[in-house]
Amino acid sequence: MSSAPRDALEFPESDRGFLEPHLPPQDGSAPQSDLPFTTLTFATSLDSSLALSPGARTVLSGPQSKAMTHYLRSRHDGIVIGVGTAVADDPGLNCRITGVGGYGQEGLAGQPRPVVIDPTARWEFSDDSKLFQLCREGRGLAPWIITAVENPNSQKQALLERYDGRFISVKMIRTHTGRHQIDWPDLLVTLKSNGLGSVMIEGGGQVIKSLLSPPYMSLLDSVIVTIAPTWLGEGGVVVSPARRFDEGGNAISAARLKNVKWYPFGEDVVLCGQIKLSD
Ligand SMILES: NC(=O)C1=CN([C@@H]2O[C@H](COP(=O)(O)OP(=O)(O)OC[C@H]3O[C@@H](n4cnc5c(N)ncnc54)[C@H](O)[C@@H]3O)[C@@H](O)[C@H]2O)C=CC1
Ligand SMILES: Nc1nc(O)c(N)c(N[C@@H]2O[C@H](COP(=O)(O)O)[C@@H](O)[C@H]2O)n1
Repeated sequence: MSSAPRDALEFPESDRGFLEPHLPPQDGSAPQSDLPFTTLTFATSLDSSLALSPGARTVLSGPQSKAMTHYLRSRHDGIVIGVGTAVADDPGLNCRITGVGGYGQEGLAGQPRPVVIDPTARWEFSDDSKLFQLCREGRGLAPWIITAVENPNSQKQALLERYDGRFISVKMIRTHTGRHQIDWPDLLVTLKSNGLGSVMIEGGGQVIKSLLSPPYMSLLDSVIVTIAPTWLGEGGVVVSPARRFDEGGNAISAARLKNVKWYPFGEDVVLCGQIKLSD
C-alpha cells in the first residue's frame, strides 16, 4: 500500500449495494459476447443539460454522486467520450477512489482506459494535458483515440506511444451532411477485442444523442444518470435524441427506460435503468 493522493475520494461500502444490479457482473456470470458490457452514464440538470455551453466544463454532480461516478469508473475497463468533451474539459478520466492503483495501491489496477472518439484527429493534446500528467504520476492510463484518419500526425502518435496510448483507426460512415458517424457495434467489438470487457460512455451531447438512437440504443446494457437540482438555462448542451414516429406518422417517445430505480444521493438523485426496446 502507498498513501492516497489528496484528491482521493471515498465511496463507502454501504452506498455500493444499490448499484450492483446495474453494473458489469463480477462473478463471471456475464453471457459470452463479442460486445463489452456497456453503460451509458452522465450527469444532467433539470433542463436536460450536460454543460452551460459546448466548451464549458460544468460541475453538476454533488460530492456523493461524484464519488459514485468514480466508483463506476473503477467497475469498468474503459471510459468513452467524444472529442468535444476532451477539448472542452481537458479531463483526467481516471478513477480517484481510495484503494485503486495510484490511490493507495501500487500499479494501475482499477484504472479505466480513456477512449476518445475523434474522427478527424483534431484534438490538440500535449504533454501538459491532464491525462498525461496523471500518467506521469502513475494515477491513470493513456488514452486510445478512435479516428477515421488512417495516418494521424506523427508527433501526436509519438506522444501517445510514450505513455502507452495509441490511435485506433476505424471505418466511419459519412452522413448526408458530411459528418462522421461511428459504427457503434464495430467500435464496441473493437474495444472488447482489445481487452475492454466493460465500458462506460460518459458523453458529451453528440455521443449520447447518437447512442440513444435506434438501432444503437440496443447496445446499452445499463443507463445510470445523475440528476442535479439545478437549471442551467438556455444555450446549454442538451441531451435530446432525434424524434421518432410511429407507422401512422405520429411522434412517439425517442427512448424510454425500464426496470427503473431512483436513489437519492446527497442533493442529487441517481436514476438507474435499462433501455426499453419495444412495447
Ligand atoms: N455532465 C456530464 O456528465 C458530461 C458533460 N459533458 C459536457 O458535454 C460537452 C461536450 O459535448 P458535445 O459538444 O456534444 O461533444 P461530444 O463530447 O459529444 O463530442 C462531439 C464530437 O465527438 C465526435 N462524435 C460524437 N459522436 C460521434 C459519433 N456518433 N460518430 C462519430 N463521431 C462522433 C465528433 O467529432 C463530434 O464533433 C462539454 O461541455 C462537456 O463538459 C461531457 C460528458 C459528460
Ligand atoms: N458525473 C459527472 N458529473 C459532472 O458534474 C460532470 N461535469 C461530469 N463530467 C464528465 O467527467 C469528466 C471529467 O472527469 P475528470 O474529473 O476530469 O476525471 C468530463 O470530461 C465528463 O466526461 N460527470
